[in-house]
Amino acid sequence: MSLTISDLCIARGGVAVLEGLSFSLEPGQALILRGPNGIGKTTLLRTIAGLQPPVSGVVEGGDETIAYAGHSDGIKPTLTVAENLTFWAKVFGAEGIDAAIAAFDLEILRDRPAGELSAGQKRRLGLSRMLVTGRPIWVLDEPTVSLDVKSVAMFADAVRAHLGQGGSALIATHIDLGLDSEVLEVGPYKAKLPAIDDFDGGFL
Ligand SMILES: Nc1ncnc2c1ncn2[C@@H]1O[C@H](COP(=O)(O)OP(=O)(O)OP(=O)(O)O)[C@@H](O)[C@H]1O
Repeated sequence: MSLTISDLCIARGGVAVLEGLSFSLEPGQALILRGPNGIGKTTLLRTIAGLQPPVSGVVEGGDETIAYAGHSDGIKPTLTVAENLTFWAKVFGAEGIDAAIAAFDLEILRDRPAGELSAGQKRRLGLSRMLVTGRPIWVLDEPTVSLDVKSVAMFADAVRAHLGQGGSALIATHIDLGLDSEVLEVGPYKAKLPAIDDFDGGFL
């Protein structure tokens, strides 16, 4: 399943942040999004995941194919690790949770209420949800926040396995994940806002 982005313009809080973005993501491919804080990476991923509409342009191939992990881990604190994953498996119609538990080394935490996990453990649980969605396109926003070196490697292995099975991944991250991936620097697509001088001139 391919994802194609054509001439996309996106906004946050009513202000255009990125414009003129076009790219595609093919099965087996990972694409890393880079750019300075506040440039619009999260806004771009939210738009691609269908959480907000674009100002203009088209996202093709994103219906029911995307599993999205944003800044929040999306876990239910009173449910155990296994119950959280079982909940998501039922939502997405997945077979079981054992592969997700194993991929993110959650076996020992299986029966622990998710609210009692450390930040890194919560992040591992949040990321393991990707495996029970069965969806081919992973859209991940700063997935390695709170992860230690071993857990980052675990995550990178999970992405590699996903790509090996014909999946794809679009990842906003500031760190090197060691993946064989292309990088899209979004800075050049910053939306052109009126220059301050223009604003002052119009105001005075
Ligand atoms: N809820 C919001 N309402 C209004 N503006 C917002 C909101 N969230 C973010 N913004 C603004 O939208 C712009 C793009 O933010 P966004 O979170 O997409 O950037 P980012 O590239 O992901 O940044 P970072 O690397 O810091 O996570 C920023 O100027 C930000 O201040």
